[in-house]
Amino acid sequence: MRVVVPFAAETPKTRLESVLTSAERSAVARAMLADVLCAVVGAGHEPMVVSTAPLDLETLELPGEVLASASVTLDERSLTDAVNARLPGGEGETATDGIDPVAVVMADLALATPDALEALLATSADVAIAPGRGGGTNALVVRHPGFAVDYHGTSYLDHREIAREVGATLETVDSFRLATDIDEPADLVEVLVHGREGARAPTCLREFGFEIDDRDGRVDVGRDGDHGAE
Ligand SMILES: Nc1nc2c(ncn2[C@@H]2O[C@H](COP(=O)(O)OP(=O)(O)OP(=O)(O)O)[C@@H](O)[C@H]2O)c(=O)[nH]1
Ligand SMILES: C[C@H](OP(=O)(O)O)C(=O)O
Repeated sequence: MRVVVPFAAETPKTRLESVLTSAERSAVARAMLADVLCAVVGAGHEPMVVSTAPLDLETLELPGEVLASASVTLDERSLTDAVNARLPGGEGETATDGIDPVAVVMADLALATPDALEALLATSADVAIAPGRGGGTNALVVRHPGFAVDYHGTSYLDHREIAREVGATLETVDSFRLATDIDEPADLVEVLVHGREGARAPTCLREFGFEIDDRDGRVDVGRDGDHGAE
């Protein structure tokens, strides 16, 4: 299945600016992208990164089989427009020979695993969505030419409504790993607690001095020294 991975390459993860410098946010975003690409390839698919700026995958230091399977295409349009262009009903796509499903997996799903992705990709509904906590759309599969995305805000609810309007069947995939996108400082706890052994994002955060802090009985992340805020 074609798996599109949108990536905001220029100034990623601005909502983490209170705890990470610009260069660090970039490094964490690239580490999460690497983890997502490994999970997609581990699930048996070839990811296509749709990046807002040129991106050399060689610099991500991916395992050989991941580097060999992944590709990058540059698209400076908005997230919604760049994704819609690649869905079954998008520009240049024809439905005459049947529909090739397209999956869209966000690059900030640091906990994604091959198993979690396979559960999404193995669905058969016209549209299958793995919502994010808070109402976003972290990953989806589209098998209907009439369906188009409209990201931001409570896009999960918007996408349910769009599916209904175009007569597409819809399945919601209940997945902790796919529901956890890393947007805000509190989300970093999830990376440190649930990140896979050897994954890049938890390693990157630990290198930046982040660690789990449960001293007062509540779990948070703390950072050694006084880094981060710009
Ligand atoms: N191709 C493309 N990808 C985007 C764009 N905006 C966001 N993304 C990607 O879409 C996914 C979800 O976006 P966000 O959670 O808003 O990520 P972000 O823009 O890096 O983070 P914030 O600056 O905090 O909003 C991530 O994989 C981003 O890299 C865009 O305009 N074009
Ligand atoms: C792109 C957006 O992501 P969020 O801002 O919710 O992380 C969405 O899922 O609609």
